[in-house]
Amino acid sequence: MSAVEVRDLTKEYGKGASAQTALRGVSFEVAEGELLSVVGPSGCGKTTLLKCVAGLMPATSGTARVLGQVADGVPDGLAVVFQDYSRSLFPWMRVGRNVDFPLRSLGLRTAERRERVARALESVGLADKADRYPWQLSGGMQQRVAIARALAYRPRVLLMDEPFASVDAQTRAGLEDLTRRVHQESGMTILFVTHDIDESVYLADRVLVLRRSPGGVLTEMDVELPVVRDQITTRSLPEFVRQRSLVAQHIRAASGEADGVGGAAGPDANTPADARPGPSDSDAPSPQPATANG
Ligand SMILES: Nc1ncnc2c1ncn2[C@@H]1O[C@H](COP(=O)(O)OP(=O)(O)OP(=O)(O)O)[C@@H](O)[C@H]1O
Repeated sequence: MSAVEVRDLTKEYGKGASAQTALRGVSFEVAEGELLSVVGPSGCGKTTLLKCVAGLMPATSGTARVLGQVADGVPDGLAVVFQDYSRSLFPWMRVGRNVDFPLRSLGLRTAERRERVARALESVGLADKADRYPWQLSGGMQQRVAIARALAYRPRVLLMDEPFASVDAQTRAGLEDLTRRVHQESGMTILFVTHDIDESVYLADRVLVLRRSPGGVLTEMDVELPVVRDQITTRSLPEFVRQRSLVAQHIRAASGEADGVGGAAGPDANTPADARPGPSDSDAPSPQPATANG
């Protein structure tokens, strides 16, 4: 059984003449224990997809299943980390109580809850911050608290929606490595949404590339990188450069088609590091020609 199974999912916002199709006919699976990143340009429906999988919003047609359950409410065994940590943490609760909060619904004994909170905070390097309030911590630390809260819950499936988009580059690199470490240690399934192409490749076992207008699956590719990754050496591997260039080219070509200008990317095109269509900022050497499936 796949941990996540999305079948022919369509999501429309609004009705009648004002209806807008955010996603059309999206199908994919995430295997148990896999880390799948979903990348695509702004407005391609990444957040919409994640909300449908999380059961926070109904699909217009098609299904999303998590651990075999149709996601028509937040499924058991699932946790979500959002981009906006400042809104997901309770400012009036100390860090330890924030992490403990979702555990109350699990019917655990107090000692077990305490142990889970302590271990989760330790695994994100915040063991000494349990008595602080979230607003006394930096943005990166607050996002680590949000991750600790998800970890303490011990979900089988973790959904992450652009969780590092609001932190500085160095903090982001640390949080990416934390995510990979947690994934390896826990064996949980992670669905990670990002608009950052480099991040999508660096983090994942497999990348699902979305297109816009309407949102749909453009292609997917396995990431052929070592399991143990390092921000400097991994990102300079020829295979990393090749795969991120390939993702960028797919997105660029699809954006050109969506904008009615034909396939904008050729084999010699420079490739943006970010999935938002715009001027190229990459120095990636000779990307490979786009192919249908990596
Ligand atoms: N509540 C809503 N009502 C109407 N349209 C919406 C709503 N939420 C999203 N949309 C539209 O659906 C499309 C997909 O939006 P969504 O936020 O899922 O994209 P995204 O890929 O996550 O974008 P970004 O990367 O900018 O966060 C967009 O065209 C957006 O305007």
